[in-house]
Amino acid sequence: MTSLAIAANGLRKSYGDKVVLDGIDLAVPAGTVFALLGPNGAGKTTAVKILSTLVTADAGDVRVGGHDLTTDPQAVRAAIGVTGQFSAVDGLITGEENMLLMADLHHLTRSEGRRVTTELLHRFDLADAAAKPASTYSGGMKRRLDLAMTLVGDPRIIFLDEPTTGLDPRSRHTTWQIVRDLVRDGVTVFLTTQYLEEADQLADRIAVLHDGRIAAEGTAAHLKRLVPGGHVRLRFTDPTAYRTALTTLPDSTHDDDALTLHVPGTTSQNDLRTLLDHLHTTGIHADELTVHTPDLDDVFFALTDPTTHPDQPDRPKENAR
Ligand SMILES: Nc1ncnc2c1ncn2[C@@H]1O[C@H](COP(=O)(O)OP(=O)(O)OP(=O)(O)O)[C@@H](O)[C@H]1O
Repeated sequence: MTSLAIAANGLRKSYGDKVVLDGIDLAVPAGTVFALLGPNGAGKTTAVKILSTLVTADAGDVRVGGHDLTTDPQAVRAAIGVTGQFSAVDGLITGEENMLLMADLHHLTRSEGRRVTTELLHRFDLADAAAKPASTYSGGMKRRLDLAMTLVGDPRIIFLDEPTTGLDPRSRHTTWQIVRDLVRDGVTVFLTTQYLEEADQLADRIAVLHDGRIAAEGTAAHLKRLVPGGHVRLRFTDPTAYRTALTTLPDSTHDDDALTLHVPGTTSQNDLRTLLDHLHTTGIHADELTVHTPDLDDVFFALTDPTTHPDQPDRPKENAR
């Protein structure tokens, strides 16, 4: 049986009368990536703070790295690394000095500290900037330095609280590769993110936090199956053609201003053929046809906002085929 790096049962936390975590369960197998998704204020950071011993839960049994969070927080701290929205980077000293300071905190010998620092600065593409004050680093470089500092102690479980928020696409991909490399080395990663693509790219399992509870949990593929099938979007420039299509495809939702129809459930090969045959035989000519398959965005919106239906015409993300 796979051992669990993180196991939480009945985790509760309130601030005043605001219930932030209403008894959540988490099970993260060792050596996997777990993503906690949720809208702003859902309690993601609170969960990370509790699991990393920075904040005390009101109730719940939690084991991290096999250690009980309540009775053995020191052992938990020794097993984990945390990088979050509150960076440990000191801007007044250089990247290298930040790393050496971390090595001191972890009681590494001077030579071992230098070896680890050199290796990590190189691995995180910071060797050229090592002698510069961290305050001169770009946002992406600071994040990488923060992560490199976290790894000085060689933690087996890492908490990444929104690791790529505000980063450009290249820095985001670099961070993703770093996470993949860590997991390849057997590290467990607990990640919070606002980016569904990030969870899709990295996570073995994803949990969606909503109203203090886990609204859904599973692989990206599993979650995508929770929302209704996709649709085909037909866009017209000719209002007459649009109106004709509307009368012959009564099941579709429509946007009269944009002259678009959304035909639900038509993403399989056979469905598409039937639709195209229908358009052909009825002489309807659409100017644009795009196939929309459900993605994590749809899952997220469906689970965290009951008023938003994934097939609504104003939903973004069309996959042109
Ligand atoms: N120390 C605190 N005192 C009072 N309320 C708090 C405290 N910390 C968090 N909260 C509240 O708890 C709720 C959850 O906050 P949290 O930061 O965990 O959410 P989040 O999902 O990480 O949000 P975001 O994506 O915006 O970072 C919010 O309503 C927040 O205002």
